[in-house]
Amino acid sequence: MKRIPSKTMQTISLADGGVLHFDESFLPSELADRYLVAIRDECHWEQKPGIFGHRQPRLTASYGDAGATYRYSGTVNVALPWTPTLREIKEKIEAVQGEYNFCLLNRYRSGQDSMGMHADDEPEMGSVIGSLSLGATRNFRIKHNQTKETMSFPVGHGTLIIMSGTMQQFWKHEIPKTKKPVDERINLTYRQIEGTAPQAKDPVGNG
Ligand SMILES: O=C(O)CCC(=O)C(=O)O
Ligand SMILES: [Fe+2]
Repeated sequence: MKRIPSKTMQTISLADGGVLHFDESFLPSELADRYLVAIRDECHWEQKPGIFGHRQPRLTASYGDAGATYRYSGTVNVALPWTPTLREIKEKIEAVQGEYNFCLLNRYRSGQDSMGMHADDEPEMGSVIGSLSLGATRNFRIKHNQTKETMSFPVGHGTLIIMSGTMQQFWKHEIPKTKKPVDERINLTYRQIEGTAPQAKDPVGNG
């Protein structure tokens, strides 16, 4: 696939082989506006169960190739078929790096919505994750597992982050809550999930 180098992309080499690409203005703002409205209005949003009987402090949606399923933190996320908008964005990110068969969307309704420190290190998860932000600016914070070195990136309307290399093995990331009054933010994480292609139909019906 043809790779289009970007003028505004920063590439940050992290300790222990993680690589983070950061392009604060990957999308022009009019295009980001169009995507935000389309995704907000067209996607199937739900609030899934989280830990300790609480619900996740955000809304989520899952799209991807037929049969792609992403399991994490006790949730099962079966992909709905790509929408034209999500496919268009996928191709733009793939032109920078990666190939993706799944997109997990997170919708942070206010500063009280968040995502706790975690790594996307499930065995079936590809090492390249493309993450596009739309709407309000929030902080994307990363922390090294051992040294606790921390870095913070403002992720705003049209910002692209690509996580790659060994980042998921050695670093965690989060979107902390904020007391500042902030509008809604939608984030799309494009991923490659192995082994979730549709299974051949089981003729005996045991599967
Ligand atoms: O909202 C974000 O920028 C982060 C989302 C994330 O880390 C995830 O979906 O695993
Ligand atoms: Fe993540």
